[in-house]
Amino acid sequence: MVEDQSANAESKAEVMDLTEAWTRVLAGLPPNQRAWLTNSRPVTLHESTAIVAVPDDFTRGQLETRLRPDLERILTESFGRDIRIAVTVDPSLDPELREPAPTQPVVQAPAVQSAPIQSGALAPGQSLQQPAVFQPGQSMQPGQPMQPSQSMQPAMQPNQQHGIQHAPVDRIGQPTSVAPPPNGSPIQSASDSQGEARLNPKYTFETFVIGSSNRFAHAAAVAVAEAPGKAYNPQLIYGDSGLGKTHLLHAIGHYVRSLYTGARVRYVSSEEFTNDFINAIRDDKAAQFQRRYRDVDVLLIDDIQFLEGKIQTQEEFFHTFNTLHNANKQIVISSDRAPKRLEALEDRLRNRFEWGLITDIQPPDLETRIAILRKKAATERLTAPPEVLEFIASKVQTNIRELEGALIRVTAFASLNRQPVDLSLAEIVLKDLIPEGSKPEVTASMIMGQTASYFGLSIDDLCGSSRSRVLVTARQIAMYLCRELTDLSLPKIGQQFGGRDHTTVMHAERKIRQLMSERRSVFNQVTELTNRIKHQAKQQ
Ligand SMILES: Nc1ncnc2c1ncn2[C@@H]1O[C@H](COP(=O)(O)OP(=O)(O)OP(=O)(O)O)[C@@H](O)[C@H]1O
Repeated sequence: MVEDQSANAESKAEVMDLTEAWTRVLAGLPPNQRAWLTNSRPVTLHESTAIVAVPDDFTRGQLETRLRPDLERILTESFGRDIRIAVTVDPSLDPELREPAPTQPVVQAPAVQSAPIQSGALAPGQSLQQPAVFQPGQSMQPGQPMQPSQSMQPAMQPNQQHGIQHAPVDRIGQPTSVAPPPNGSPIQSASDSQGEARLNPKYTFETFVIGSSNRFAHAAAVAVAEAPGKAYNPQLIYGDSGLGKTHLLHAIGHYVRSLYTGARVRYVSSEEFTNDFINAIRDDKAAQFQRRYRDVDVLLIDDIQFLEGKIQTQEEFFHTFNTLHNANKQIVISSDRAPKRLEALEDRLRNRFEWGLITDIQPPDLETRIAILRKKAATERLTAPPEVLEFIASKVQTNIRELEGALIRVTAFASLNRQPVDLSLAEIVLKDLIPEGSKPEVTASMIMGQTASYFGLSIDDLCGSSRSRVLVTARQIAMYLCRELTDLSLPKIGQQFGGRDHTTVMHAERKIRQLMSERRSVFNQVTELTNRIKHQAKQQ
């Protein structure tokens, strides 16, 4: 007991020492390096390892790649012995995350700026190697465009050197790249609490695996994030479903926000943009709507193909585009097709998309798929031997969302059966998931019909508002399957289920993934339903 107390006292003293030493570290760094550590916190000193928490993956990357030698040198001097650093991510250190989350993500009021930020407030003359600060009164210098070489050779390309990147592991052996969102809360709550940007904390450049299929799109995205409004404007990324377009859009948003403090970034799917526009007209709030989308430094607009055929929304988007472009604000667009093939989009819009840089993403090759699975396994703390990852990667070839889904199913099955994850187990699980032969098309109505009849419910029940436990689970399973087996976007799936918000679908997807590894009944229900739905699809 006495020993415990003294050990305790000793460790408290070490933490105090570490805190003091950290203050010295900060004081000893040049201001541009110190800026990276403003929101960092020393956690504890364990033997010769100082654990330091930082708010996000990006800062962790900076600390590990650029600052580590200086930090370890100063800490070693302070303690008079060799000190190494291990970095952990604690999103609550992000000051933005401490802001109250808006309650209505889709039709929300525009952010109230505490101090008015002048248009084009990118701090002039700031080096891209250090975080810039958006300051009131500063203005962008349209007359000083970024040199192409500057933008294409950014100072920091988070995972450029490695080609294919593997999940970073800290010095005490823990994967550190993605911090899980707060317990039980949907991903959206984390995104929402990042203010207007609404970015998924998991979709960063650090978690994006680069391969030949996406290298160009990735490099352009990094360049755009480093010089918003200057490098390529707009940037358009296109490719089939589940290949990482949304991931790249969010990654641009995160990176801009980490480089330019106070940058106003807004991510929106074009379905939400449309809904928002319709609501604004209905509620006579056009001015608010316009402010929301025009008073930003970076607008990330996903799945632009959804605007096809929507004349009024296209018109509104056209003006939004022009306003932003004229003010040298960055626009990044994703689409499931090349702009030329967006036939039901007005010519003037298509034409504008061609002003900037168009990059495509192709299905990843085998090595990239394996690397993606490896990273996914590390970030989600799933254990699977290399031969299993290779097997899954060889079976699921075209959609990364399905690839991840297959890994989750295999590991969930193993954990439920208290069996190790091995090849024979993976073969059993994937045999049902991926039947041989051509891929039959699964629709949302098939999924909803099969789910309803499996649980003895009606489609109206699935779309209704009852929150009885069985109904909630059935509804969430149906949403999960829509996500996994169809190409429908989150808002589209929400619409199918009685006009629910896309965040509800995100939550359902996460919830079912989790329940599948915890409850055998849920795993069996999902597996059985998948079989029935695929069987039905084959008959059509
Ligand atoms: N290169 C990559 N590295 C790591 N994860 C990836 C990569 N590409 C895609 N993913 C993951 O695959 C999943 C699907 O990606 P994403 O949602 O970005 O696809 P998408 O192209 O936007 O699809 P959709 O058009 O259906 O919306 C996400 O979980 C994403 O993190």
